[in-house]
Amino acid sequence: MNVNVMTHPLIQHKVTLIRNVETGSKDFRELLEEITLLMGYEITRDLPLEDVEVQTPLVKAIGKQIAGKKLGIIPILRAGLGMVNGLLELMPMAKVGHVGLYRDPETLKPVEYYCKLPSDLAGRRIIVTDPMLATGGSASAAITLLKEKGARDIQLMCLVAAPQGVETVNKEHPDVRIYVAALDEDLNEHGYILPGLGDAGDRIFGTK
Ligand SMILES: O=P(O)(O)OC[C@H]1O[C@H](OP(=O)(O)OP(=O)(O)O)[C@H](O)[C@@H]1O
Ligand SMILES: O=c1cc[nH]c(=O)[nH]1
Ligand SMILES: [Mg+2]
Repeated sequence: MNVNVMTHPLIQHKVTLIRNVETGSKDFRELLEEITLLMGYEITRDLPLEDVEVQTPLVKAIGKQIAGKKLGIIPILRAGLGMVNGLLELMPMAKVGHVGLYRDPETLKPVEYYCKLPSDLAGRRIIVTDPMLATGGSASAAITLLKEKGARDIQLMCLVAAPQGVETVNKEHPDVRIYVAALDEDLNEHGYILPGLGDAGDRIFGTK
């Protein structure tokens, strides 16, 4: 299984808080944003840098800036929206696209209902966000769609994953790097991650 599990103590601590059934929507959203920001710091480690001249109040100096690659953040609606602001705080220059998918509760297959993407996907580092990677059907379908529109350099960032979801994405998209805050044990008979945190979209937006 090819997946990067973020073991930073602050991430692990916040994942425990966000799993708690007593955590309400306001705290859930705040924790998700904080975890995303911490994960974003880790997953952008390999962004290329270039030298740039900077005029300080005293002298000219050589500093570093992110080179070449433009960035794209693509949340899978709805729940992926909860991970956008944390990434935008780190990378305000990123463009944000949206892929709307919901998982049919009977078949567990993804159903597409919306798509709005930056036009130049091919030249961007794309970070797909979705808190939950369960069967992997939604993430895999979203990545297929992005590749059809030209995306080549894709990272998938999730809060909690089931082994089945990681394996699906590994198999269908071996080039995509997967980052999770927790790799859980299994899925239940309704396709929910165990121990998981329930329905992420409902917990973010307060629906049932
Ligand atoms: O890996 P999978 O088995 O495809 O399941 C994961 C998907 O299910 C959830 O979305 P949901 O269908 O609940 O939509 P929502 O975000 O609008 O709540 C979740 O946010 C993922 O997109
Ligand atoms: O556990 C799960 C599985 C799919 N979608 C969720 O929001 N949670
Ligand atoms: Mg949901």
